[in-house]
Amino acid sequence: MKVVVCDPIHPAGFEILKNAKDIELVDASRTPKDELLKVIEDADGVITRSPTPVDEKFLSHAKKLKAVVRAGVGVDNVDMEAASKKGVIIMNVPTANTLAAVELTMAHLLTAARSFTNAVWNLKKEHEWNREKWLGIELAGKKLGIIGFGNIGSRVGIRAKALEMDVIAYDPYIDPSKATDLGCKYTTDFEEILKCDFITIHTPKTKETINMITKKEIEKMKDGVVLINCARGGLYNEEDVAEALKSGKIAWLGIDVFNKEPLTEHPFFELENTSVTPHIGANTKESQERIAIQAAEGIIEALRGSSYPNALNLPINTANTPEWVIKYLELSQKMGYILSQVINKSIKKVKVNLSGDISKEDKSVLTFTLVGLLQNITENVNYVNAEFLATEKGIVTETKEIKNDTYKNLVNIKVITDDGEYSISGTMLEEHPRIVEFKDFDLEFEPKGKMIFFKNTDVPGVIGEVGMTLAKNNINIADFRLGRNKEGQAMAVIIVDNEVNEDVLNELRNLKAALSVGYAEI
Ligand SMILES: NC(=O)c1ccc[n+]([C@@H]2O[C@H](COP(=O)([O-])OP(=O)(O)OC[C@H]3O[C@@H](n4cnc5c(N)ncnc54)[C@H](O)[C@@H]3O)[C@@H](O)[C@H]2O)c1
Ligand SMILES: O=C(O)[C@H](O)COP(=O)(O)O
Repeated sequence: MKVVVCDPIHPAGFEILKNAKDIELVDASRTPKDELLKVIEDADGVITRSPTPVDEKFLSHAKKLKAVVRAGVGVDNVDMEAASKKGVIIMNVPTANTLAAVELTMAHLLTAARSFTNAVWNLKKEHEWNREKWLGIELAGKKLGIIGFGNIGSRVGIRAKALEMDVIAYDPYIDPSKATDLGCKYTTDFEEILKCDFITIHTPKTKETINMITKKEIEKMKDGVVLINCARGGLYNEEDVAEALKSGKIAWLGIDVFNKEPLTEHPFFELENTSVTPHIGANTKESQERIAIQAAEGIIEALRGSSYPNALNLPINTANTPEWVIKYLELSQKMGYILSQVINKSIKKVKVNLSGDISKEDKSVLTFTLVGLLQNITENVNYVNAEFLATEKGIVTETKEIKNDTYKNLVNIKVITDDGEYSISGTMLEEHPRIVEFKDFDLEFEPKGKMIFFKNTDVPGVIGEVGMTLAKNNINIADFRLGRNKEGQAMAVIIVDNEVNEDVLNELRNLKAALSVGYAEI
């Protein structure tokens, strides 16, 4: 399996990849990006950092690609939807560079308070002894507003508390105790953040967070506010911030990340009241070594199919999913697969009805059902792209919670085609998967082996005729399950030991009482 390393990573990562016997390593970390597209054409896996966009163009060139490890946190340069459509698994390395980014943020905060970079420059390069000019402010006692209180934001909070700052956390997606347990204030009122002396942002770059600070927000801030951004370019509107830096409304900006990178010219670089660094938040020896090791191990595991650490576009994280849920997911896939073989018209709609605790896993059940249903129809369907492929085929999907008094958990799948509706229900009985309903007939069988579904008018002698037909064709019956309905019809599920070809099925279809005959194999 070929792994292309698209950006520089620590040698420890290369070492792991070199030592993996089943991996062919290609070091394209210094290859120009337009040439990289050729190199990745037959890559099974790639390791990337922020300079390599994993976009439509990248994905369309990488025809064999199965997995991407983004050696860092931010995946704003990864087209997640396009990757999922192609069935490419995207993983990141989320916490290995947290401390590095936290410490760079603290460096920008302290720099802002003491105009540190300017004082150093003034003495070393301009040879001026300016003690009065470099009059700073203390962090102690000042309010620090932290937008985004995740791995990095919360650790910035801990360090700012140690510097005796008053910390206010704004993050609508966390439990407030995450902040209050650390002695920080938690707020859902963004205006409170705007009133702080110092503001730092640690959110991902999303539709919601782009331009979170613009002219409008800056106007509400204190005169002489300090802004820090070591997260992503564009979270603060660059033009509006530059204007406010010029007017002095913003006293200082400490920034590591920019709208367009790399860059060597920018209005922020012309201003005295900024500290600017070239996206070095993750750049410590310790962090880069950790990231490279985890990225290398992650891509190897993914390509071997053993696990997908920190996968971002898988519907379930199997490592954290309880065993009983996994069994239901596998059962759902089998039920989908059975239906796909019985149905021979195009599918219009898939309804997944769930009852019991399994209804909390509706999204995963739907995904596994679709994988089963589409396996026969589409090549390369997997858990990542199943929903996209279904949508592409115009299949409408729906999940619903239903009541049932018989089973603790029940999965019912209804598939609507031009031909009508096909229904199948399953449950786990004493930890064994069982189909308990098929095409509205109550019956019970294990979804396994070669299965003939024989629907007939419920008249005497049919079982005998079916048995004779199979015997004549040297087909041995291993199990026979029967269900009947109130309309005078019966459904037999006949599990057989031998191959069943289309001629045998046609013979069964020609029996007088036969209404329909289907066949599935698992
Ligand atoms: N400068 C660098 O080199 C560098 C290094 C590492 C990480 N980063 C960036 O730092 C950022 C944070 O990384 P992290 O590891 O702490 O991620 P994280 O996922 O642990 O934390 C992000 C937090 O932001 C919160 N959030 C999301 N949307 C929000 C919104 N609209 N308002 C407020 N909060 C919101 C989330 O709830 C989460 O708690 C990311 O953008 C990452 O790419 C930059
Ligand atoms: O999101 C991240 O992890 C940081 O921005 C670092 O990214 P990089 O290592 O790709 O520069």
